[in-house]
Amino acid sequence: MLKNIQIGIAPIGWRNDDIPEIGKENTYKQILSDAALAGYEGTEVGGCYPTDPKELNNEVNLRNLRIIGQWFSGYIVRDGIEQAKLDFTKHCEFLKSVQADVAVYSEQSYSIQGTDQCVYTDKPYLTDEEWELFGTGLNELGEVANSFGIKLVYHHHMGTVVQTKEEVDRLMEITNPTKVHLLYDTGHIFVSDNDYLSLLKAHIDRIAHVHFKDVRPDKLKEAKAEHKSFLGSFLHGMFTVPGDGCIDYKEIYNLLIQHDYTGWIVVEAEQDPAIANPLEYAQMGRKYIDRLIDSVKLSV
Ligand SMILES: O=C1C[C@@H](O)[C@H](O)[C@@H](O)C1=O
Ligand SMILES: [Co+2]
Repeated sequence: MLKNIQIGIAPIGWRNDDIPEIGKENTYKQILSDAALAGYEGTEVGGCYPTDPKELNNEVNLRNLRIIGQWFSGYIVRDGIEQAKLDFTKHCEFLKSVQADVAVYSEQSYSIQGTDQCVYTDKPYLTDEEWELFGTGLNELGEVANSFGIKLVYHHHMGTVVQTKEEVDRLMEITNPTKVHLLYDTGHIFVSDNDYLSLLKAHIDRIAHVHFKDVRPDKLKEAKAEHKSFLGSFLHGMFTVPGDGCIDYKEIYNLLIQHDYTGWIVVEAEQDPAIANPLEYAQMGRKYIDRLIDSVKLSV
């Protein structure tokens, strides 16, 4: 069943939308060329990519790549469902024009992922009433995505109202499986819960997109001890590409294969590109995944 999985890479190792000034020397064309050189089949859209579908499609096609999807910061709770629907529809229109598969949704109401607050102690929470509005709104946005032939995949994320397995459990409970799918990000759930398998096992049937983000445990420990923000934590080196940290991807990959997971696995590791050479880490991540695929092939 390996044919149903494609391997992509996120632009975040080169340019980070959360801190646009780092890596600004890396053009989107360089990112696309590096991704192709490192052997990836696709990439997610970064903030530095062109908004003109014609230009982006041309540059992607020149390198025989595909556009996988793009992050969307949603504000159902802050702005209400109607405004969120208008904004998300525009997002899906663009994704459709570049033949993307997924719209990566993150509820950013009250989020501290971009602030200087300690991401380990100051996360925000929704009230019961807000959860109800949020679930209803997300189902409606899922219908919008479906109307474009795209899947809404929810990204649980440090410093947001959906961060922990418990919060993902609640979100999956109140949303329609045909409209709202789950993005499984190994790094975020490990940093949040110190556990990356429980979420995978509990919601594997809802997972339609995967981010392989590994964690350096020593750097995580230091970031927690120093009460760092999310941005401060990844600039401290908390995240890295799969195979370079402490997460066991063999067990994760086997579970995905056993459940006939169909979709993308995206290598994603926000780091300071001045410290972690993006191409070098992209190649490291790809080589690790190739070894992982070969080891699973041998064992089946
Ligand atoms: O998928 C992601 C997109 C980024 O914008 C986000 O900050 C990062 O942590 C992530 O996992
Ligand atoms: Co991610």
